[in-house]
Amino acid sequence: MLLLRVSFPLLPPSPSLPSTRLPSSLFFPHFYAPTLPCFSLPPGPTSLFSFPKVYKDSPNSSFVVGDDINEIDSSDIGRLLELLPGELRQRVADHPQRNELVEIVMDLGRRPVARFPSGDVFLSDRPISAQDILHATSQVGDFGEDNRAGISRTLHRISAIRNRKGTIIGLTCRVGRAVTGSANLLRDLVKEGSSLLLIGPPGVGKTTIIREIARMLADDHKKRVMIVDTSNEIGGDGDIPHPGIGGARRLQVPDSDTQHKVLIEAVENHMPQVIVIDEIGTKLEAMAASTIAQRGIQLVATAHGVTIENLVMNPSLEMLVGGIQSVTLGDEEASRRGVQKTVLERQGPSTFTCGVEIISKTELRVHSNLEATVDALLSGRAPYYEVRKLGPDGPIIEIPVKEQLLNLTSTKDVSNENFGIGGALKHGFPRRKERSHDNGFLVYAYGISEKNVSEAIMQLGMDGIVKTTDDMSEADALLALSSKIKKNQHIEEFAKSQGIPIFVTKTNTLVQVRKAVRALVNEHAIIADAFTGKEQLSLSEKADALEEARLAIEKTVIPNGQSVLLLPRSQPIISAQIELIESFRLKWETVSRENLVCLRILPLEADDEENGLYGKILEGFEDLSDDGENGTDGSQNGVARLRPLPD
Ligand SMILES: Nc1ncnc2c1ncn2[C@@H]1O[C@H](COP(=O)(O)OP(=O)(O)OP(=O)(O)O)[C@@H](O)[C@H]1O
Repeated sequence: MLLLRVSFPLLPPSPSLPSTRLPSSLFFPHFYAPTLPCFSLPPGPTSLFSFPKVYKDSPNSSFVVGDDINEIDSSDIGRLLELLPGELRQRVADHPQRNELVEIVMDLGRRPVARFPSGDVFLSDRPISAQDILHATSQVGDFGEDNRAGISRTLHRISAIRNRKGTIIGLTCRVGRAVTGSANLLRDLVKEGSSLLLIGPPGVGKTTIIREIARMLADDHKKRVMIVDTSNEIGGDGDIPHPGIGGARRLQVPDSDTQHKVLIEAVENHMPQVIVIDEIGTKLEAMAASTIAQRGIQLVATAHGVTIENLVMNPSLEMLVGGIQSVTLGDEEASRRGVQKTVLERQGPSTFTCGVEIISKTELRVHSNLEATVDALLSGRAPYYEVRKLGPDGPIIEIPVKEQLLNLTSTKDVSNENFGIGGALKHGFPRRKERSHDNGFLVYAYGISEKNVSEAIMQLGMDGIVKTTDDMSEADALLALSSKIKKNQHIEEFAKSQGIPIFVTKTNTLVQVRKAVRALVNEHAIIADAFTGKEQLSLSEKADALEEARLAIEKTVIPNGQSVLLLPRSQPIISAQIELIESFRLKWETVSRENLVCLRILPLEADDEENGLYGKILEGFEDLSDDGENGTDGSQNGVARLRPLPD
């Protein structure tokens, strides 16, 4: 991994929130950011981030920010604990991790549970009674259609479980906190006005970050911010919003089905510069968000999901990343590969500029060019992203270089009429991780005689390299009888979810199976030194790289006389690109930074003495000659970076 530390000008400190007194009966030392470690600011005036404010215990059990005794935590945990029977309240108060409490769960007839980041704890052996639930629900606002309620002027969220008659029989009481500093890892993107889409699993801290972004934009950057607050989670319950949103204004949403209408209303009635919205989940909401983006308004939103790939695969939300369409490649490319190839492409501009995958409260993956990430995923390359972390010595940015260079196994739709398949390969997404091929390239046969598959592999001289497996989850490809797989949707779905390509044949004869195995081998792996067990190289990666170079030459270098910087590639692929460039009698140079190497095609005619073939490039790889600070970013040289696939 390349570890890159970046510095930014230090931004002004966030103004503190207004003071609110805690009930004096609760002697909690309150922290705004209890789970974030306390770091000292990096030295010098150009440090990248400021850090979460950490609230400390004062000697007199009041709660202070730094040295200011008047600033008190606004998580107001006491208001939440008032929902509990007295003895449970005391249990939480006595718990050593009380400041990190995430949720309290009360289910009728069961022991109450407190959830901490470190795990769950039973608060009592006495099961929760109907009376306990009544006591709790009588103190919260009305439950909406989404079964959520709040406590007025706090950020806590109470979610109900009902029986079939509608009576509440269980409660999940989540502590809401305004955590100043929780969005510091995104401060630069917020400041430059990027539209941000945050995704992450439930409870990872999305709402907390988005709330803080709303506050930063309104207070620090003086923007007109409107929050569309579907279940009052960002601004808290009640008509006066929680001070955690700073000067941002918020629109409440009568019921979640009308969220998309309120989004449009926010734009039309309140002249916002920024719109903040938690949980875009439906197609209508995605459409409303995209309309807003087209009007040039900065959007900050969250969506459920773990990776950007999840969004790309979600038919309701794919619109947020530009929409996905399938395109059949031209005859030339198809005949060169001996396949008819359909690829998936982004349909239009993405609603958001940046995508942020929230890994934990202290770690984010930032895709600062969301469109490029989507294009990479669709064309089978690992996307470029930064990992931003709050490390023990301060915030760090890591760029996982190695992963960027790995090309994933097949990622595209392919069909091969030659061996009579009824349309092979239906899926279109790469695996997140490169599989080790130490045990060979593993094929799972479905509905096809394994004996025929083994025989075909042997006849093709691929034994030892391609093997069959009984375990579909470890397979690199699926070889299936078309009639069988059509009847088993689950197999296809599983393969899709795992990024395992499916090749189908119409019949089970050895001839057809052999053709299918050959197509699979051609598409996927395994050339060059496969027999000697050396580096295996994906043919499709090579084809993409050559296509990228050819397009660069034909569309930019020759007609416009401009140089073009190609994407970073591995050594054998760069060698193949060089051969192609030289066949056009053009000059090239290698550009490298750390371990990334790419080629720049120059608009100069090569003479045979210069840029002499392989020896030179191998040398270039040895010493990784750096071409200066700008490295692979050729923008200062007017170098255009091409998208890898043709329009
Ligand atoms: N930086 C932080 N420091 C301390 N606690 C935090 C931080 N971020 C979030 N939390 C706490 O973690 C819990 C979950 O946070 P939050 O509600 O923001 O998550 P979420 O991802 O929006 O969840 P969901 O998807 O279920 O709505 C809350 O109790 C919140 O107070």
